[in-house]
Amino acid sequence: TQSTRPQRLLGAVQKNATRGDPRSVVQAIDQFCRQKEWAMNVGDEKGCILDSVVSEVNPATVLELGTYCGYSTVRIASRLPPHAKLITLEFNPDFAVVARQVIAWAGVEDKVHLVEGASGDWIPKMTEQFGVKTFDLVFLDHWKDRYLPDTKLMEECGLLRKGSILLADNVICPGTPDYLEYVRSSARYESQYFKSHLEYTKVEDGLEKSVFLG
Ligand SMILES: O=C(NCCCCCn1ccc2cnccc21)c1cc(-c2ccc(F)cc2)cc(O)c1O
Ligand SMILES: [Mg+2]
Repeated sequence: TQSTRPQRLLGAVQKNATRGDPRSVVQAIDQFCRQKEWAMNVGDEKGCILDSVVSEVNPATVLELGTYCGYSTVRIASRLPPHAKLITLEFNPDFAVVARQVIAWAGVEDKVHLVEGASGDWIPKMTEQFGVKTFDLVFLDHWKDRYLPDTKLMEECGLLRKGSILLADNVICPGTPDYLEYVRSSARYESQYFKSHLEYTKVEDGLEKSVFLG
């Protein structure tokens, strides 16, 4: 039977990366995506912007919406302070199976809790299921038409506090126009656009960083 692209990406990690070395896992995936097959990881260029935001925020609690193969999960988790927690949500069970193995290969599984399901179902359950009061950082990288409804849902569930940071991938390509309009026009957010490119291409894309003002 045919392998899937995530399975081939995992094979490249297991072949080329060193167990317990997150940087080598990130490098192996970027090499695979540049030389073999494009895949929708945040990638090396936007990944550096993600790294700098994580280091600046130094979050104790992180929510990632959209795990895919765990590339950004590994980038974030490897930069978290001790005892910090990253909850990552993946809807597609085939992606989740691969992501768990990529996260384990990188040796960051102690900082990561991968949950399978839909954001609309899980966001209201975060506090009761994981004891999380608020998130210091949220990385949005799931269905682009869910960024806005899920942001409003996180506000309603009290999961954002004054100073919580939302970092959104793909605000240009594929694009999240309603989300961008909301965070840029709402008095409750201070937004900043980081211009970059769609992973592994010359097409414009970028990350939008939005601070919740309470
Ligand atoms: O679609 C993208 N990502 C989302 C994948 C599905 C997420 C499903 N999912 C996960 C958690 C979760 C929780 N609740 C509900 C649903 C949930 C994506 C696409 C492109 C892209 C593709 C083709 C092209 F030509 C140009 C760009 C680039 C990216 O960087 C992307 O991120
Ligand atoms: Mg993305």
